[in-house]
Amino acid sequence: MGVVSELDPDLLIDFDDVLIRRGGVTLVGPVTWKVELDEKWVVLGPNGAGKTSLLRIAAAEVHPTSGKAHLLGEVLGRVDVTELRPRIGLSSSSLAHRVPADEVVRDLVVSAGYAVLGRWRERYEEMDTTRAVEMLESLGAEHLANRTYGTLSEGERKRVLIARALMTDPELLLLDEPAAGLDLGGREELVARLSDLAADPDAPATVLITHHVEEIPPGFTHALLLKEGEVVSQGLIDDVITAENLTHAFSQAISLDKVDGRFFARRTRLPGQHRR
Ligand SMILES: Nc1ncnc2c1ncn2[C@@H]1O[C@H](COP(=O)(O)OP(=O)(O)OP(=O)(O)O)[C@@H](O)[C@H]1O
Repeated sequence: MGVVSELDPDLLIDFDDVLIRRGGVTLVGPVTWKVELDEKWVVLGPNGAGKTSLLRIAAAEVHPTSGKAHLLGEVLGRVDVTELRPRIGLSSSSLAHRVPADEVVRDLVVSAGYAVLGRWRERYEEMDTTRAVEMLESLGAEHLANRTYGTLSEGERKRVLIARALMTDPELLLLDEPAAGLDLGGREELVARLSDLAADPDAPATVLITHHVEEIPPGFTHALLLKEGEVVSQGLIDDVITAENLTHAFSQAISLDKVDGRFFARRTRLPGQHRR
C-alpha cells in the first residue's frame, strides 16, 4: 500500500507548536502558524521577540527543538534541505554582510540560481543574465547592474538583495527587516516596490519581518505579532495590527492610524503622565 501524503500543497509554511530552545532558554515558541500560497505576511514584534529565530526555521536554516515544521509540502528533518533552499528566496542582513564588496551586482543576482556567493567561476547562461536584469528592473535597480556591491547605498543594497532572492522564482520569499537602516526616501521607495510585488498575482508567498508598522507595504494580507517568543495575535492584518495588540506587544500605550493602506503608530501619553 502506498503512503498517501496528507500535506496540503497550498500550505507553504505549516508549523505546529514549533519551539527553539538554546541553553535552557526558549528563543521562540510554541508557535502554530500556517502561510498559504497567495498570502503576504508581516511578522512584527519588539527586539528579541523571536522574529528572526522563527524565520530561520522558515528558511530551513534551523530545525525546531520541538514541534513539527512543514515547509513547501515537505517535513523539515526528513527532506534534503539543499533541495528545499533554492525554492525559498531569502534576504537578510547576515546574507548582506557576507557579500564581497567587489562582487558585481549582476553576478550577485545571477549567482542565486547557483547557490554561491562571491564566486564568479561559471559562465552563466545568457538567459540567467537576462532574468537577473529583469529582477533588478522589478525592484527599480536595473541601473545598478554593472556596479560593485561595495559602492551601493544601504537602500540600493536592500533592493539588489531582494532581486537576488527572487532570481530562482521561489515559492516562498522571506525578507528579514528589509527597511532597516534606510532613510525616509529609501524606506518609502522600498515600501512602494514591496507593495507592487504584493499586488503581482505571480509573486511568491511572502513573509516580511519588521519592528515598525510604518514599513508594512499596502497589500500585505496577514500579520503575526510576537512578544517574548510567544504569539500575541495572528491572522488578517487589520485584526492583528491594532492599537490594543501593539500596546500589549510593546508594553507601552500605543495609538495607531491607518492612512491610504499604511499604518502609523506613536506612543500615547496617558492622562496625568508628564514628560520626564
Ligand atoms: N544562538 C542563540 N543562543 C542563545 N540565545 C539566542 C541565540 N539566538 C538568539 N538568541 C536570543 O533569542 C531571542 C530572540 O532572538 P531573535 O533574533 O529571534 O529576535 P528578534 O525578534 O529577531 O530580535 P531583533 O528584533 O532584535 O532582531 C533574543 O533574546 C536573542 O538574544
